[in-house]
Amino acid sequence: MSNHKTDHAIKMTWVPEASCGMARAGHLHTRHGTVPTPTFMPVGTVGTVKGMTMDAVRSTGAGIVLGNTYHLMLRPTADRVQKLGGLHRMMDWPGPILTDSGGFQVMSLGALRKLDEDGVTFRSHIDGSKHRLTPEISTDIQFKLDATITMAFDECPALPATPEVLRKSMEMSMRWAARSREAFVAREGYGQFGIVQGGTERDLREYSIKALTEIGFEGYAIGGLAVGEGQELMFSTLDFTTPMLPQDKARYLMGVGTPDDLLGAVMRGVDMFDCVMPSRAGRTARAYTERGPINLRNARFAEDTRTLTPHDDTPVAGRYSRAYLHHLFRANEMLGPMLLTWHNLAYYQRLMRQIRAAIVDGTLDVLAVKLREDWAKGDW
Ligand SMILES: Cc1cccc2c(=O)nc(N)[nH]c12
Repeated sequence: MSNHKTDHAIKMTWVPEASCGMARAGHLHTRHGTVPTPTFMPVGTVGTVKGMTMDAVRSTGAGIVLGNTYHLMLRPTADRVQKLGGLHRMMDWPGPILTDSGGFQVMSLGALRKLDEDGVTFRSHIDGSKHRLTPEISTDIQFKLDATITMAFDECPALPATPEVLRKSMEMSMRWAARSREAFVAREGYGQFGIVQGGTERDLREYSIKALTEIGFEGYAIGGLAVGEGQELMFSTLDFTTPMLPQDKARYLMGVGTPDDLLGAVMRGVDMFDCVMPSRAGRTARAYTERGPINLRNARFAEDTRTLTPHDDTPVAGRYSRAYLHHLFRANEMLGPMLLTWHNLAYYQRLMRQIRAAIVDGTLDVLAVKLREDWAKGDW
């Protein structure tokens, strides 16, 4: 069932370029620019990638950034963002922005909430004020934010959950997906993604994909994972889920993940990722390196003059010694989290470029072995 509102607009498209096994390389064409996939999307929850100017984010090679309905509706509110010209102008980011739809954050923030068939009522974690989110309200908020990619309003059940709980939750999310699509205002180069639910159950994931593809979206997210199921169960769920998704649309695995998660998920057919890990790690002295993560607060770095990476593809890459970063974190200087967030996001973007290049020249399996070997070496 496609509805009249979306037929006439030239929709956002994902165009394949190459594949290697289940992995795909392509381009996502949007109103705010074209992004090579696979792509990692830095999280800019309240209109900022914490500790980074958008020039710094751009310097890492990031193409799309994330915003968040839940946080932005509370502060500064969607109406104010709209008055300020939308997220692109407010945060000086002309590139594509994807906004999550808010239901997940209401659940994960554990805010006092009441869930019903129509939507969710909750209290703000900021000031306790009462708010409501429904598929219509969420979709309208994302319109006011001027999101390039709008996410359907869904419920993400906590795992572990019984198949019966997963089925009821998924079926409600599919009804909400239809309402989200009905409320979506199609504009040239903008798009809306449906979110596949169903936990780790093959039959529920199949039902969910059938429901979403009958509604018709510009892309499909895989939700309901990265919620504590562990990498093995996440990968085994992807093994049967991505092959059931449309080949000609982008696939977005929400909330994932570590470098090893990204590699494994790309090899299972995922194109887009978002995760707070690299930026949150940057604020907690955890550095991602070619040889796995390290904690820069550790005394062993106090006089270590080596840099974190041999690359020099951003204004900070390969510039600062571990000893200096160790000092900054020990001194609680704000430059510490800033530099390390910049480093970690650059590491993630470099990794995605490496993976993409290997898909294009058909050597992803070779790269995967090399990456895993190096990550296992631990810090040199
Ligand atoms: C951000 C995120 C992570 C993980 C899972 C989900 C999900 O299922 N649904 C939404 N809307 N967002 C998610």
